[in-house]
Amino acid sequence: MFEKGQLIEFEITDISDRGQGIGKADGITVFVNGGVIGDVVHAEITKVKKRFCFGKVVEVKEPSKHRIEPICDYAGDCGGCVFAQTDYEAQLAVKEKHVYDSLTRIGGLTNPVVEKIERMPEDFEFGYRNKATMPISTGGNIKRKGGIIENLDSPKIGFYRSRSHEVVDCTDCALQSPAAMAAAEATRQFMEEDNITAWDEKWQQGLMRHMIVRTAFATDEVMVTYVINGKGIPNVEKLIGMLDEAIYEAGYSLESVNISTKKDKTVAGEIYGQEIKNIAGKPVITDYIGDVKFEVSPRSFYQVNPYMTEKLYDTVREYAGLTGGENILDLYCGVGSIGLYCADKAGFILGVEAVKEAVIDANRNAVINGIVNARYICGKAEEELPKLLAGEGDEQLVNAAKNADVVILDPPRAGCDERLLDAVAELAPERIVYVSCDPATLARDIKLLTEKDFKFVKAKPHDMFGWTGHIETAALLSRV
Ligand SMILES: C[S@@+](CC[C@H](N)C(=O)[O-])C[C@H]1O[C@@H](n2cnc3c(N)ncnc32)[C@H](O)[C@@H]1O
Repeated sequence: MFEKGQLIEFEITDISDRGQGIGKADGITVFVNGGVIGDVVHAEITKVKKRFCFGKVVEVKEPSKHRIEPICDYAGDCGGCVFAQTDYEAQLAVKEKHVYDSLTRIGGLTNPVVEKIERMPEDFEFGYRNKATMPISTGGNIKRKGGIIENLDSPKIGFYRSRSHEVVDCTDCALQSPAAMAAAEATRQFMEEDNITAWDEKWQQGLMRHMIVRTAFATDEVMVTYVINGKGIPNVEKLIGMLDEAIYEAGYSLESVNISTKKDKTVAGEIYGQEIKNIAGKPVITDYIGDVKFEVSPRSFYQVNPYMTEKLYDTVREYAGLTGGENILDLYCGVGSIGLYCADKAGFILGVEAVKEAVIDANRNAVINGIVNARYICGKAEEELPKLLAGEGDEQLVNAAKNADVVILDPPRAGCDERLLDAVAELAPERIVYVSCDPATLARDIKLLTEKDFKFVKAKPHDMFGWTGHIETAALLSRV
């Protein structure tokens, strides 16, 4: 085993989803900060564990043939694009391999069929994101006598540095829509001119915490939501005017401005406070996936890459094997997007979703598309499905659940609760289509399902989050 401080040389043969270079030196696995697959690096050992080590790259001795010029000026600073210096083909190969490795290593499958990864089209490899969640900072702040809070620095709006809460001020981003960057710039200017404070995590004070910008690519509508530590933003009419102008100049239309108050400490995974108040325009923006129209509220989940969403949903339709009358259970349904995209080929669709606003959106989305064979209920899938299978609740919904032919699972990164997998097993649908943004939890859940009378058929990765380490996968399981 190596010692802390030792210098070693090895080739980076893999990249983790958090962008760590991985390789072997003298048979020992080493994780380093950064690196490109194929680089031969000199690294200094920084931490020694029982079976592996951590290190930091001191020098890239032989650059990989997959190394490219960084895709933006913030590469290495901003924690977003772990593949900012890796060519696109190599990224795709790493992602495909991650899915295969997870299914074999964690899922316990032998030679699983992993279809070729669906790639982003050449003209949409950049600027594809329809949602920017940007933390705001003024480099900290101090409280003067009389309670006046003063900024220590100019406003920074951007993305967190890798594994930190330090905000990297990004005036440009290779992945975000121009509307998002224009909205950020208008906010930066407004904060500077009006001396508006930003949230200081250390002292738990300051006003502006996050801004979330959503762009509907099909309609050019834009929604801006601020998360603040207070009741409102002083001189907010001026801010709205600046946003409107900047977004218009970028070629989009500001349609919705909202504020959410969040006073408590940062809770991982929950950006918004309890309430989101619409302060200008309408409370939703409208977008299309294929021919289906969707209205989306600030808190509702909506897939971030519109081109790849359509590709993903096409795979779901294909895997679901719809012939025209199948009943679908769309679990973790968000604004109802997958089910409604399949509605023309479905018998009845029952969706379950934990976020109340998303359920309201889903039911309204069925109505605005003239879809009458879909209903959406609010609750945790792992609690609602067992109740429905026990015959509790509305007769139409109980029948829809009990007679489901296809179950769609699309949970957050943490994957499904085991209670839900037990309920799905009891229900014994013909097919399960599992959509996942984390190959590790997907593989874990597939292992549980294959121990419960389902067999894994195939999976297909989709490059929904190009240049980042994340991967979206659709997997098909069928009843044994
Ligand atoms: C990855 S998103 C998928 C949404 C939707 N299927 C789509 O394609 O847009 C996961 C969704 O699950 C919801 N969710 C999280 N935990 C849940 C639970 N225990 N039960 C039901 N829904 C849940 C989230 O609010 C989110 O809308």
